Amino acid sequence: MKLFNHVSFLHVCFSRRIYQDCPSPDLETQTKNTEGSEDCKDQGKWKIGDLVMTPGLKYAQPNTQQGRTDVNSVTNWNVPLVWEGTFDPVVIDEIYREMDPRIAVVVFAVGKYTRFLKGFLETGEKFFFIGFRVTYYIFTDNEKEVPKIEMGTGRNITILSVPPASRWQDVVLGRMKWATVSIEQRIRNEADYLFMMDIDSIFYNRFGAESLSRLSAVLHRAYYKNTPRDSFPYERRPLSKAYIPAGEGDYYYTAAVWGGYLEEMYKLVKYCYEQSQEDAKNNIEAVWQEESHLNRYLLYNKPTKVLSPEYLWSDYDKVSADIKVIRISQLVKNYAEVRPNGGN
Ligand SMILES: CC(=O)N[C@H]1[C@@H](OP(=O)(O)OP(=O)(O)OC[C@H]2O[C@@H](n3ccc(=O)[nH]c3=O)[C@H](O)[C@@H]2O)O[C@H](CO)[C@H](O)[C@@H]1O
Ligand SMILES: [Mn+2]
Repeated sequence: MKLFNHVSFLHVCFSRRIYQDCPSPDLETQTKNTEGSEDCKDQGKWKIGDLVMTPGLKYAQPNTQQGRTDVNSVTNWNVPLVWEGTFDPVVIDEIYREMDPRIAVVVFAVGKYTRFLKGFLETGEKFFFIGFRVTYYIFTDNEKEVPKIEMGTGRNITILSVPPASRWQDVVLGRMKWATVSIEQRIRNEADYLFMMDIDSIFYNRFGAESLSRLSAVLHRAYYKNTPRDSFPYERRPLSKAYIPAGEGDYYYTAAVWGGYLEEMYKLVKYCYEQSQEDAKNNIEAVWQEESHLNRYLLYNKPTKVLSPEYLWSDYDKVSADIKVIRISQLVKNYAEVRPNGGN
């Protein structure tokens, strides 16, 4: 399960078509014939992991004494826990704009969920990675229902066709299968970072480069504050591949927003797909479908950024004092009406 251990010691960089793990410049001079080093030299102007800033940028001086004190902004494996006030948008945008990454957003709108596309896309165009290259990959069983939205420069929509479903559980799990296949066939050649998102949401505020890392996951708003780990809604049946025993767990992450480097996301969606296939063979479905598999993965393969519930709040809930900004929020919906087989 320690899939990523090696990566932390290496720079990950691009070739024209695929990502490759490449030695850092230091390692490279020590180990001349390391596979991939030639591609790394050829790969163009930037490497993932570079944090290069243009000289002369004007921004507030960072302060080592002042900052958020009402929340913890670092995990116990020492990666950022991102809240409003823990980053300067001017600096972070400039650093990532320098790389000009291609950002893919994978969303599903199957059955009646096409009604959510307009709000998601229109508000995404106001708040999601403004000034960056973004492509929304919309997976739907009804192309005709995809609204025409005016897109900014460098921003696109790609529509991909998937079959209708009679169970909502099949749609949410199917996302892992279709995302795996589409990354392999197409998205891999078109994106550097990828986000998986629920469509039943609206952006209200900036959601930008501060969310980028190798693997970034969002704390589920319902369990982030006082919930003991044994009360997290993890899969608790040992028969399921998503099983997490009592006494273990860091956080409970939502499956409605997660993102990272394309190839890391590929590993993770494929993992969720394969684990759910194993479960199906054993006639079991994880309690929260792909969210359960995601949570198991992230417990044993720690994310490199944890995003606060600002990165997915809910119109159902009143806003806590520690949530200074709602960046995106889940809409109130009538589950029984909108899902093919009802339920909530
Ligand atoms: C906030 C949160 O934690 N969300 C999770 C929770 O979502 P929700 O209860 O918000 O699930 P949901 O109904 O939004 O379904 C997830 C997504 O699947 C798509 N969809 C679903 C049904 C359908 O008929 N057509 C369709 O297109 C659509 O993109 C939707 O946004 O539980 C789900 C199932 O375990 C997923 O883990 C969600 O990520
Ligand atoms: Mn949802």
